[in-house]
Amino acid sequence: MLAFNTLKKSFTSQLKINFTRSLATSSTTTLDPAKLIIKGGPVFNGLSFGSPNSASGEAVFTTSLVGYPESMTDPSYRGQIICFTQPLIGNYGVPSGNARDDFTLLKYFESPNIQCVGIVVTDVALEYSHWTAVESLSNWCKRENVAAITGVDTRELVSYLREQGSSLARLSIGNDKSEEFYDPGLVNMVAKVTTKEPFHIPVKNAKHHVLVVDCGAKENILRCLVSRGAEITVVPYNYPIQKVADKFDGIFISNGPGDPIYCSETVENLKQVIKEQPDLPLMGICMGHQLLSLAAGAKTLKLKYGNRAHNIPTLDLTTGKCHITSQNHGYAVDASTLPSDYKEYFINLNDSSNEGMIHKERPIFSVQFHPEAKGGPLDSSFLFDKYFKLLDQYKVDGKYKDLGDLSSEKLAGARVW
Ligand SMILES: NC(=O)CC[C@H](N)C(=O)O
Repeated sequence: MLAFNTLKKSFTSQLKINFTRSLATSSTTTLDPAKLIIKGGPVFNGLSFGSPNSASGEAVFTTSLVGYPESMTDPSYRGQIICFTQPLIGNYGVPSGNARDDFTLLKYFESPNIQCVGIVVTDVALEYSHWTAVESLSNWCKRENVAAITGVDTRELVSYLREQGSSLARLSIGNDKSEEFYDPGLVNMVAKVTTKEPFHIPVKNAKHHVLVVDCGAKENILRCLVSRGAEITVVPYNYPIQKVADKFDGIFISNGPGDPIYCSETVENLKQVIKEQPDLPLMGICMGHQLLSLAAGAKTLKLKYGNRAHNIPTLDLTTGKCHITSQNHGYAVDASTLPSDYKEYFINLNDSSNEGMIHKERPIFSVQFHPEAKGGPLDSSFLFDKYFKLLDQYKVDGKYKDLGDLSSEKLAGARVW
């Protein structure tokens, strides 16, 4: 496999690269010059391997070694430019975005399209090899109109982002002269990725019916619920869940992009659910954790550069066990503001930030990391089992009756993105 940086390159003009696809054939690829401009910071020169259109957003970095298709389609990355610190990206290509599992969920992607606005790599692999791959990373970015730059010293970029904090950036392609910087931190990003309409995923002989608040849910989070035997009804982030909470066995709040403070409607709805349905099991992941914590009365803050990786150690304060976790977040809950009926559940062993909270008596808990992983280690998937135990314990007679507009007959059909 021939990686891009092994080829002699020049950033001053268009560059022609000849590389051999196999011993028998050869092909020529032309890459245009591109720049990664950090607002108020350095400029990194490189070459474009994605969309010919420039893009702007918040530059963040992930130290994950694998999983670029999952990360790039994770709605929580909406509005961001992802810098991959793994130096060679693209070598196993991109799997099919149409493949679905038995629950009709996307098999390889976390949403149908690329959600980040751009990517930054040291060395793109223009060739790929994997049994699931249907196209190259470069082709995918071009098709999806997503900016992509190779040839950047990501070590230098990450040193900058770690010292200065996550920064606004512009991926400037070709002759782009614009100096515009888009700040996803000023926008309700969840409103852009939440399902437009409620939808239902049936499960044969379902033991439970869970209401999922979709703030930009990864497909694998939904899979973790239905594969354990719960049918799910998924509603937009601002759906008045308090009006239907009594019809369900539990409420689950998903991951999602941007600053949680823009989801004040969700927070108000959750506050009412917590007040009026004290025994209803509630679980949240990442954005879901932040929103549940806000509803409980805690505060959130923005981290300097966030946590994005597949190997972040977190300590379970209830057992003393360490779990290696998958993470992708820029905000966190300020544990010192958790009210007295809750306690901190997990903490981050790298930066001591909060990683979860749990109610002292009621079936409510949430985590900042991603127990569903995809990509990442499955060490903490037991948290879904814990949630299902709470669902088992909570049974309300007649809950399957009278779901009104949320009845499965009315919600037949696929998810509307
Ligand atoms: N993955 C997530 O849900 C991220 C939550 C939130 N957008 C953050 O960056 O902190």
